[in-house]
Amino acid sequence: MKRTIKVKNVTIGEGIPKICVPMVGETVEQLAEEAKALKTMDLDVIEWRVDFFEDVEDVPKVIGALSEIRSIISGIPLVFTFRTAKEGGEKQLSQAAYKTLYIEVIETGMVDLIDLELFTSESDLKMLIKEAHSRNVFVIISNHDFLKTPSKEEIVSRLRKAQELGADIPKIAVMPTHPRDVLTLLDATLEMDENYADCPIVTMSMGGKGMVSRITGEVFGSALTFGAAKKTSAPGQLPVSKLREFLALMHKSI
Ligand SMILES: O=C1C[C@@](O)(C(=O)O)C[C@@H](O)[C@@H]1O
Repeated sequence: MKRTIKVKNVTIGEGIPKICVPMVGETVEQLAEEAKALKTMDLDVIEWRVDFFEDVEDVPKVIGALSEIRSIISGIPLVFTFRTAKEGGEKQLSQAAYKTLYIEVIETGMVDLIDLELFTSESDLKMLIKEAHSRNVFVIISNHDFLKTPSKEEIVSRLRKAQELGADIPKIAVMPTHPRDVLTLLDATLEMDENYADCPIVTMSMGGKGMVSRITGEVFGSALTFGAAKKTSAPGQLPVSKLREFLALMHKSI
């Protein structure tokens, strides 16, 4: 029996895949505006992509912005993500700063999930997972390839590695260069979901060719999908309302 992840009143890993929308504001003002807009949308989870924030290197300012966001979105589950430049994010932090940022944010109790990258120092990853779990914060362990799609075996192996390390949700996003790459990602998703996963997993093939993978999670086993409000945080994301329609259609048809 696979675990589901219950975050506030959202259960990830059962039924229709949940919709997560990233916030990509650069200033507190922009973030507050975004948060207000997101609050009116039909979404399940919000992700703060803090690497877009201009003061990300100033932890007290990050925490100030976080309180502002939290006060606006109130009970909506929030994922905190610093996406490094090497995995398609906006900025790079030193390993020490990355670690401090996450520790301080976990301690605020204002985030429900954190996203950590699989390819960071394994000892830091283990320490941060422990820290998060001790504060009842769920952990997504993710990996991104913005250039290509690795083999099915490699995708499954990265998802399994994330699970072994203690992820509550292993996640991978890859870029197709050929339509067959989208099939590879979907095949790897099904293989992981059927044979290895003991928790929800999240996968996506990015860009236009990969868009189909963002709406077929219920068929192949991906529990969460990223949609866009105004600005996308990765190529291929659909507007939230369209995503909701596609997911509902898919649910009805299976
Ligand atoms: O990891 C992911 C998935 C994503 O890259 C996507 O392709 O939708 C979008 C990111 O904001 C998020 O952190």
